Amino acid sequence: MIVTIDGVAASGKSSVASGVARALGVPYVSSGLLYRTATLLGLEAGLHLSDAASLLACLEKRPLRLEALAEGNRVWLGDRELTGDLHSSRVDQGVSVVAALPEVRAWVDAQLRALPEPFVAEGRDMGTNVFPHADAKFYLTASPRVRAERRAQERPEDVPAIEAALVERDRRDTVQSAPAPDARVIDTGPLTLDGVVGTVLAALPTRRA
Ligand SMILES: Nc1ncnc2c1ncn2[C@@H]1O[C@H](COP(=O)(O)OP(=O)(O)O)[C@@H](O)[C@H]1O
Ligand SMILES: Nc1ccn([C@@H]2O[C@H](COP(=O)(O)OP(=O)(O)O)[C@@H](O)[C@H]2O)c(=O)n1
Repeated sequence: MIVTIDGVAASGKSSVASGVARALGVPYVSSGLLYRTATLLGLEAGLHLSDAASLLACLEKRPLRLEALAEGNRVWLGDRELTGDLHSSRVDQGVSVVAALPEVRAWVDAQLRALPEPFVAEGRDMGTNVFPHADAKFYLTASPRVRAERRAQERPEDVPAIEAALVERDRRDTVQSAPAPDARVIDTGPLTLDGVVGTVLAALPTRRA
C-alpha cells in the first residue's frame, strides 16, 4: 500500500505523514529531504546550484543514505548525519533551483521508486508523477500566514520574512506542485495536527492498525 501526502511548503506534510505512518505501522519517506540533501551538498561543494552535471556527479559519488523512520526521516553521508543541516534558511532559499533540474528529479524519483511497499510518501509530486498508482492521495494546504506562523516556531526569522520566503518558494515550485486529480485536498489551517492525521486515516480505503 502507498499513501501520498503532497502540498505546499510548511502545510504539515512531514508531521502528518509521520503521524499517519506511525498509526499504520509503516515507514514514511520525505522526498523534500532528498532535494534538500542535493542542495546542501551542492552548497558545501561550492557548486552553482543550476549546474546539473556537477551536482549529479557530486551526489552519485557520495555514500548517501535516507533512513525512512516513521518517527522522522534522517539523512546520512557515511557516518555524518546531515538531517540537522537540511532545514536552514540557506537550503530553503536554494532548494527550488535544484528541484527544477530534471536530472536531480530523476535521481530522487529513482530512489523513491526503489522503496519496498508499504509506505507513506510526502512531497510535491508523489501523487502525480512518482506514485500515480498510489492507493490513497492527499494534498495539504493552509494560508501563507498560518504556515509562516507554524514555521516561525522552527526558524530564527520573523513571521513576515518567513511568509515572503514561503510564497516565493511556492511560486518557484508551481510546476511540480499541482494536486493529483484524485487527491483529497485538506485545508490544515482550522485543524490540529491530530485532526489532520485523523482525517487522513478515516479516508483510507482499508485501515491497517
Ligand atoms: N493542523 C496542523 N497540521 C499540520 N501541521 C501542523 C498543524 N498545526 C501545527 N502544525 C505544525 O506545523 C509545522 C510545519 O509542519 P511540517 O510537517 O514541517 O510541514 P511540511 O512538511 O509541509 O513543511 C510543524 O511544526 C507542525 O507540527
Ligand atoms: N516531491 C518534491 C518534494 C520537494 N520538492 C522541492 O524540495 C523543496 C523542499 O521540500 P520540503 O518538502 O522539504 O519543504 P517544506 O514543504 O517542508 O518546506 C521544495 O520547496 C521543492 O522545491 C520538490 O520539488 N518535489
